[in-house]
Amino acid sequence: MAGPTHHVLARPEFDEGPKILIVVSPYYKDIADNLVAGAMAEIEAAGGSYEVIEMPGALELPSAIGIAARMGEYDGFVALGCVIRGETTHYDTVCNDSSRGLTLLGLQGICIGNGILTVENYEQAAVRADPQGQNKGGGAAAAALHLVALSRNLKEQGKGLGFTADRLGEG
Ligand SMILES: Nc1c(NC[C@H](O)[C@H](O)[C@H](O)CO)[nH]c(=O)[nH]c1=O
Ligand SMILES: CC(=O)[C@@H](O)COP(=O)(O)O
Repeated sequence: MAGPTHHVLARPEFDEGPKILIVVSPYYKDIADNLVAGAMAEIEAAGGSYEVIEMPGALELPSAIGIAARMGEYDGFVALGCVIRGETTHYDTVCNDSSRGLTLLGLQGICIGNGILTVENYEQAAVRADPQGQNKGGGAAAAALHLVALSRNLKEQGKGLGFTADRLGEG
């Protein structure tokens, strides 16, 4: 079913290409491969570089990103995977906790794009993962790149956390 189109922000520009870690669960391998292809193309188009690591399932993606973020090597992260409803309530756990985990990391200032599909069936996943279709992997990479750009721009303007805290202290 064709729905309304959504607006897509212009791709951010970088003086120095950001280094992005793509963390993917190949739980549904064909879907994951397409999500990764879309994310890689988006990062390349922005002049960035990437590495890819795999985790067993969507639930591991936030933990993996939390571990990798502590190394301080990456500017941003893209979480890619697919959760398809089964017979039990486990679907809700995997969807909600993976999303919540990524959101909590994001609120700590880690630049993350969430490309975990949460769908009713394989067909819904396929059109969303297809780089020539809805390209949700590319969209998640774009989200991470926008957050990296925001973070860099604010730092350049001296609006990093430390500066803000100092200013607040001035009353
Ligand atoms: N059912 C799906 C899972 N389940 C596995 C969990 O993500 C996790 O790996 C396990 O509970 C061990 O901690 N993962 C998906 O990515 N997609 C699913 O549909
Ligand atoms: C998303 C899931 O966790 C799902 O694949 C599990 O299936 P089920 O609820 O039938 O065990």
